[in-house]
Amino acid sequence: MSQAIISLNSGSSSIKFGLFSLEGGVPVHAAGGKLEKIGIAPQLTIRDGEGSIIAEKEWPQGASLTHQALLDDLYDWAGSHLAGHEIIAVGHRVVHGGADFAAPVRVDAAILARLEALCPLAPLHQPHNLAAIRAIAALSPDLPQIACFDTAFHHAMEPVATRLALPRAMSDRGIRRYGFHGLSYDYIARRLREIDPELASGRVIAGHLGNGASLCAIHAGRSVDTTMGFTALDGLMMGTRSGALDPGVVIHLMKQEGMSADEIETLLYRESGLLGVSGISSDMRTLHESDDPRAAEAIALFVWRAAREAGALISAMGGIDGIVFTAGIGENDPVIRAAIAARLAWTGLEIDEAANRANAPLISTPDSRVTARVIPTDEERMIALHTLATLQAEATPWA
Ligand SMILES: Nc1ncnc2c1ncn2[C@@H]1O[C@H](COP(=O)(O)OP(=O)(O)O)[C@@H](O)[C@H]1O
Ligand SMILES: CC(=O)OP(=O)(O)O
Ligand SMILES: [Mg+2]
Repeated sequence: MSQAIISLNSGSSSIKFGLFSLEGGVPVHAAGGKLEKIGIAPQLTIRDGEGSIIAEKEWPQGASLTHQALLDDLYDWAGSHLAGHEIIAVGHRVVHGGADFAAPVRVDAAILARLEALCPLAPLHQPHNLAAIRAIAALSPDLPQIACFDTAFHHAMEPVATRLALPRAMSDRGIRRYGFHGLSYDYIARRLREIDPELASGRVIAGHLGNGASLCAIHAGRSVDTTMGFTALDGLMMGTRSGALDPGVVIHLMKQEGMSADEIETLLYRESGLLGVSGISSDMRTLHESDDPRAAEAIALFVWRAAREAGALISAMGGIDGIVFTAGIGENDPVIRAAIAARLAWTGLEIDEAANRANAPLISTPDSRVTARVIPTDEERMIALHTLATLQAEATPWA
């Protein structure tokens, strides 16, 4: 019987999970999988530690499955596959940690209530994150559950990057910029130290381009600035989210078009972005396959916005040494990477077309002034590492 940790990562369009067995105190990936395309045509794939598929399931297009119904399926699978592992903790990605949580924390009823209060700031994520914690607590009340925050990595940002130009009293109430995708950026920064230490100590634009999308300026492993802010609605255009928007639009919709706060929330979080502009799909793969000009327009806007925001972040860091692409689009889409890179050619970035087409780890040419890499993110591993460290710190509080 080996000890193991489970990581759960509920994203906006996916639930990813990992089973990590502890070997010599190190989490080793033993199995994992993902439920993806939630809200479109859900697909479940589970792989063993070697990457071979051990379970698959598909739901029909338009199946109105919720994160919860899909979690139930996951529990069924887990119940029959976890024999041989003693689960010592479950680690969760919790998207919003607000001003208070700058590090992972073991969840109890009081902490759960504080995290609950942040649900309105991450409506596509936080309720799912906390529902999973509650469901597991009901099944195994004594099993430690550790919340790992997407916001924590960005607590390194200087105060100037966290401020909104609103009256002071508002920032005292927590209305400020936080930043998200921090588990992913933390992983990228660590992985970069292993594969390219020189670049890791330099100025890097990391692009987490998935259904949720953001960029982060990382200098010597620390977050300098990032495109998401108070909520995961800010910054880039996303699958269904608008990204940054003139706040005057919101006032107009309320006053001139009589929209309610709930209607505006639905519009900006669920009906905008690639889906809204194309009128076809939130999924980049579907847009590439379409010959409808609206699909091309949505893709062009996605690229335009990403390159423009990258320019702002390069300025925040005073230059750029490298760019790293990650997440669903960043890892798998050569067309989008090439288009963004072409708009950043002024930095001296030059893409190797063949390497890019092959989703190779290094996609810049040898002469490129800026190094470009593709690094598959691993939020589940990051969650396992944080979970283990939190358990160990609890066991030796004087350390
Ligand atoms: N081969 C691919 N080519 C282009 N886009 C892809 C590809 N695979 C996945 N994607 C995009 O990645 C998105 C999912 O990204 P992911 O990071 O898994 O999502 P989440 O934000 O839910 O964690 C999909 O919506 C799709 O647009
Ligand atoms: C914060 C966020 O947008 O996450 P995801 O990419 O999982 O939607
Ligand atoms: Mg994501």
